[in-house]
Amino acid sequence: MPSLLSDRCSCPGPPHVDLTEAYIAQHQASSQPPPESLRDCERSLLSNLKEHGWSHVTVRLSDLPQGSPLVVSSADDAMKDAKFQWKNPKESILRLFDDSALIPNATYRTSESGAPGESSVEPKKSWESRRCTSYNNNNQNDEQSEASPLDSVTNALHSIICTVNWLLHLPPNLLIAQRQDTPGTPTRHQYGCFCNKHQDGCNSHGPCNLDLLRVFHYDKVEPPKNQNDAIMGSSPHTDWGSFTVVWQDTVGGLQTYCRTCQAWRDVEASFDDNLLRFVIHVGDATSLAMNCGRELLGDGEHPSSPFFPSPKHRVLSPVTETRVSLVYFVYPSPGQSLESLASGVASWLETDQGKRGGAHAKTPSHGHIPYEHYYLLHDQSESNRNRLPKDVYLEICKRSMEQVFAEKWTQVQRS
Ligand SMILES: O=C(O)CCC(=O)C(=O)O
Ligand SMILES: [Fe+2]
Repeated sequence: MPSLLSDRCSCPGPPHVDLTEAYIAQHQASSQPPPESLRDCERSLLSNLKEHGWSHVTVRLSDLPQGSPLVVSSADDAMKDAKFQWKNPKESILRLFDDSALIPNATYRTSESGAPGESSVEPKKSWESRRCTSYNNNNQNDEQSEASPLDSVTNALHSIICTVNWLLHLPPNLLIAQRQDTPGTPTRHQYGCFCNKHQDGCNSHGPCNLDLLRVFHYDKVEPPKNQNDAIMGSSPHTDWGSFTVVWQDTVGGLQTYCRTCQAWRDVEASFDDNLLRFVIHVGDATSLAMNCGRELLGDGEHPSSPFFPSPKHRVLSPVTETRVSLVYFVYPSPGQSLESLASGVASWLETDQGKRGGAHAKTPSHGHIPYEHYYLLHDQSESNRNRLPKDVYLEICKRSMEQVFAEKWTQVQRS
């Protein structure tokens, strides 16, 4: 039975994970494995992502050393114009949507919906900015591509996913695009785009990463007469990439679908000016890589409900005031295909480092992979809606993820 809007999931939610110590440790010594003292933190994050596919994570701002990307974003020079402050994020974000706001290297979007044929347009606007600004900048001869004031937000959110990848002993530079440090690289670029046109020819060999920040402004709408007529600020979907980091204001509205209760649950939204709260979602690419790897390698063992599921979620339009959010989409390292990710993950999990993380532990039950859960595999184009998700998987699994994502973007309406 499909759930009604008014049905609510009653399962206990995944526990909050305090990432502060791990964040500090990773930023101090990312070449070392996580220390024993972080074992509990690692276990609870692993179990949230493995079972539910999402987790709340928190970071205590006042405990972070100066210079870490989350602190830099409050003081960074490049942010002076936009005055982005984690202590007052909503105000900073609303300012980006002032009539006069013009953000270099960012795309302003005014309308979108889940698919081209969909009659209702989601009432929201957004700024979209790539982590790689030189990729974003069409003028490839321009040595001084202008910094976007969103760069330090992007770097800050990227630094969180670097901690997650490290803490869970996931393979380096596979599910997330990382680059080795270049001596002398300024700290503020440490987690940002490492593209250096002279050194690694990002522009001639394609982008150094595909990651994308979206800053959303969800318009306030009239309260629906009936709960089941609620307007969607973002229609139900799974995210297509590796991971997503979400920051939402206290208005709330983000909901996750619980496949056990077949009902939606509100993702808690609260604010404390010293405690940054984020939600991490597992994306389709990670989930497919984790679950298809073993099948593709022919060992025949795979769980009936995927571990590391990519959670279905949606956003209800706010009825009291504008809702804002920062949504940072992390994509696999460029050049990977779904198949190479799957075999990359499978081989990594056999290494000593991979085994240490516990992500390899298999679920005892065996069954089929629910391809239909993955929106990446839904053919949302107007022309060809009846391709089965498994057929879509087989069709795209050898293609580069850049191509796959580019095609997906043409399937959903946004302008
Ligand atoms: O705005 C949010 O909280 C989430 C939006 C979202 O899920 C998305 O854009 O993929
Ligand atoms: Fe999403």
